[in-house]
Amino acid sequence: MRHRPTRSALYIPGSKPRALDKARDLTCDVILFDLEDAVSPDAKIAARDTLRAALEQGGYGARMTLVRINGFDTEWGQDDARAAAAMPCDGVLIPKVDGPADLDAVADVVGDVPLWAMMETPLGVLNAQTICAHPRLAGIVMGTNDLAKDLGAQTRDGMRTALQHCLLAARAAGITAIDGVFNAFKDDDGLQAECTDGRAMGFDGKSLIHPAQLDIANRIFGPSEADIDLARRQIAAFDAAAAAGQGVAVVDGRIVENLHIVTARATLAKAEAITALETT
Ligand SMILES: CC(C)(COP(=O)(O)OP(=O)(O)OC[C@H]1O[C@@H](n2cnc3c(N)ncnc32)[C@H](O)[C@@H]1OP(=O)(O)O)[C@@H](O)C(=O)NCCC(=O)NCCSC(=O)C[C@H](O)C(=O)O
Ligand SMILES: [Mg+2]
Repeated sequence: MRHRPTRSALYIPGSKPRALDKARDLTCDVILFDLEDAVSPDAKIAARDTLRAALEQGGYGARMTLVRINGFDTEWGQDDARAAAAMPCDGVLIPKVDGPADLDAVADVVGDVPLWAMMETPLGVLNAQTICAHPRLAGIVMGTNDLAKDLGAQTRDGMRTALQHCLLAARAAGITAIDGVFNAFKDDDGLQAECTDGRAMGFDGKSLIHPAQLDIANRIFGPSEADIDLARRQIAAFDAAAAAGQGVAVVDGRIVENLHIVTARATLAKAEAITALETT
C-alpha cells in the first residue's frame, strides 16, 4: 500500500533560489527539484550548486523530495546524477526513460538512492511493464508535454491509452503513479477537470508547475470528508456482519465485501498520512 501522500508534485526550477526558498512554505506533498527542462542550458551547471545548497539548508519538512536530472544522452546527465546522489533527497527522477537499461545506467552512478522514471516517450510507454518492474523503481511521473509532442497528440484523450498503459504497469508493480502537468496554470476549471479525470483513472496525484495549482490537486487527490465517513461506515458494517457470521454487508444500498474493506482501510490510512504530513 502507498501511504506516503503524493497528491501534489510541484516542479521547482533548480536554478531559482527564490522559488526554492518559497517551496519551504508550500503545501505540496512532493517537490520535483528540476535540473532538466525548467533550467536553461547556460544555467544548468550552476543550478546543481544552487539546488545542493537549498537541500542542505533544509526546511522542506516531511515532503518527498526528488531531483530530476538531465538524461544520460546529454552532456549534463552523468554529472547531475553524481551531484544528486550527494544531495539529501528522497530520490532521483530520470527523464525520458525508454527502457530498464536507462535505469540501470543511473543506478550504477547514484548507488542506493531510490529511482523514479518520467514516462514521456513512445518507446518508454511501450516498455512500461519492464520499466515499472525494475527493482530500483519507486514510482513514475507522466510527462504529458513530451508525450504529446512525440505522439502528435493534440488533446488529453489522444494520450489516454498511454496514460492507462503506464498506470496499469505501475499498479502491476505496486509503485506510485503521478499524472502529467496542466500547463494553463491560471485556468482553475481546466485543472480541476483534469485532476478529476486523473483521479478517476487511478493516479495517485498530479504533477504541477505553479503554487496556485496546489489546493485543487490536494483536494481532488485526497480523500474527502464523505470518503472518510463512508470508509468508516463500511468497516463498521462489515465488522458487524462478520460478527453475525455474514461475509457481506450493505451500506447505502450497496454491497460491501472484503475487497471494499481493503479500499476503505487504505482511504483511512491515506487520510492519516496526510494529516501527519500537514502537521509536521
Ligand atoms: C510558469 C512560471 C514560469 C511562472 O512563474 P512566475 O511568472 O514567477 O509566476 P508568478 O509571478 O505567478 O509566481 C508567484 C510566486 O510563486 C513563485 N513560484 C512560481 N512558480 C513556482 C514554482 N514552480 N515553485 C515554487 N515557487 C514558484 C514565484 O517565485 C513567485 O514568488 P514570489 O516572488 O515570492 O511572489 C513558473 O511557475 C515556473 O517556472 N514553473 C515551473 C516550470 C517548470 O518547472 N517546468 C518544467 C517542468 S514541466 C515538465 O517538464 C513536465 C514533463 O517533463 C513533460 O514533458 O510533460
Ligand atoms: Mg518532459
